[in-house]
Amino acid sequence: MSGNDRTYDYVIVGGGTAGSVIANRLTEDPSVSVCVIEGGPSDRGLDRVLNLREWLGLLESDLDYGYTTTEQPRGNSHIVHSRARVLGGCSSHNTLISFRPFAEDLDEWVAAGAEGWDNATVQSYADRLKNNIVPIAEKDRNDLVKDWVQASAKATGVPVVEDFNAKTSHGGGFRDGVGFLSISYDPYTGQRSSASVAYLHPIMDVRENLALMLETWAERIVFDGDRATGVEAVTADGERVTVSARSEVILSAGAIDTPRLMLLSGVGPKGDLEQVGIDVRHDLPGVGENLMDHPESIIMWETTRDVPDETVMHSDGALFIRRDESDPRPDLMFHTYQIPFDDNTKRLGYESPGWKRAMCMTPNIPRSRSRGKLWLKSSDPKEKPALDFRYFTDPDGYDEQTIVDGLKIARRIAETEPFKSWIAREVAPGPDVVTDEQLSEYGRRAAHTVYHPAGTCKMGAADDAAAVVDPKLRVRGLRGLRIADASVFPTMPSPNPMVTVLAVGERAADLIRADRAS
Ligand SMILES: Cc1cc2nc3c(=O)[nH]c(=O)nc-3n(C[C@H](O)[C@H](O)[C@H](O)COP(=O)(O)OP(=O)(O)OC[C@H]3O[C@@H](n4cnc5c(N)ncnc54)[C@H](O)[C@@H]3O)c2cc1C
Repeated sequence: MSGNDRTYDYVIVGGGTAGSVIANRLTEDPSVSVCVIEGGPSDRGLDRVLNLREWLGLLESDLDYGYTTTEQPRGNSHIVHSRARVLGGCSSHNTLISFRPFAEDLDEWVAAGAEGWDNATVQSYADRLKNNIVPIAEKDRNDLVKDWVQASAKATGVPVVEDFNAKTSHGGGFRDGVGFLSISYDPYTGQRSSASVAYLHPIMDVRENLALMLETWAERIVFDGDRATGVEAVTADGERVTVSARSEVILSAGAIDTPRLMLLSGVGPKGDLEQVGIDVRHDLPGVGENLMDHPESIIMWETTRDVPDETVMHSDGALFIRRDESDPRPDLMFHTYQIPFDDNTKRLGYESPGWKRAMCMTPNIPRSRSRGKLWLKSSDPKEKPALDFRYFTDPDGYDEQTIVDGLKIARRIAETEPFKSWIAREVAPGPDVVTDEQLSEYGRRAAHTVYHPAGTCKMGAADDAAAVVDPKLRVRGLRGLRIADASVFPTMPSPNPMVTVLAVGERAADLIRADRAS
């Protein structure tokens, strides 16, 4: 593109995890032009972003939108949902833990009407990812986590797993297990292999058919009747521009900002839009519904000796437990934190051990049953939306029980050598918290997010009134508008979702190319 011509074949909103993949794949064809509108700056040369070990410093920084939640009567109302404001999106400030989804996670998608998103197909897209996904290198493994792995296996009877993804990539999966994580990184440099590093950096100055509008915020989708024709955006200089799409507008702004943009553009539940004075362009009841997450809680210990320095990003181990034998998948997952991960415990009045004197386990709910909702508080595009996760509100108390079980299992592991002799004392919840009621109360008040909001523009079948996109990711009832990011998940993949988001990006590019060809 040259001069002030702002017309492209495709306009992608969000140069994040999925958006980076789509931009790369579509511009492989030199006859196709693509513009990516990205709210944040480039990550190239930004060491605090590229050095994975510095990720904690990015949370609630100038590179974080920092969304808060509404009051959570049964959970923690103080959680800040970090969302990255930088090229690569959340893959540029997350921990890059990389798990393929389980086969049964994708069976659920197909059962929910996501035809074509079966396990074999999605795994074949995960096979193509350009990210460097590897089990944590030996040089980055420390003795504390090694001892925790051994003790976890001994205390819970699960096998030690060297490469979790090798088990899910070619059938079989795993029911339970403990081991070091697989991470998208370069073990030699410790740098991220984020979506932007893997998909955009190699082509940014090379492909003339790719335009990046950085620090530019999309405020509304532009329509001609029922067809999306472009995006109205505000540039870094404050200039209001319209970027036009000859073929399609693709929303990859993430599970919070994609539904936000849809609602601001008059696409969503009619009643909600009218309440904030937005003209209804298309009544689509599912926009903002089905808000899902992986909630977690925390147990923290003070260590008897210094935590060794070797690490990828201070959270190197994972444990999967299966309580329900009727489902082949694990139903309880734990991360470790070899640092005082203490935002929520401090707020509850717990003192923290020093930086090198803490070890934590964070039990999380792989398939949480509580469902929330996102809505607009006003028609002002600058006002952040309301996020009500409705944590721990599932009627059967499944979510709450999962956290209670997790805290108890963690205590069993802490009583088992060779981990036991690393522990000086339990800091939180502490020895006075013992009954299920006490553990539930503590667990919910100290709860956090694994930072995995998803599902707010879910994919589904034509007869599902709550589906926002069809299995080809096209927004129902409109033309020229697709969504590809974590918002299209019909249900939550059990493990950390980034690999699934990247695979959504890969498949979206194929679907778009196939439509173009026909
Ligand atoms: C702190 C943290 C740690 C995490 N750790 C892991 C992990 O270790 N493993 C894992 O699997 N998952 C992890 N996740 C979750 C995972 O990173 C996300 O699920 C995934 O990256 C989401 O991808 P996305 O494409 O949906 O959105 P994003 O990657 O968030 O991309 C959205 C992009 O759109 C841009 N944008 C938004 N709105 C607009 C607008 N209106 N105009 C212009 N640009 C806009 C944003 O700036 C952003 O770049 C973590 C998340 C966080 C926040």
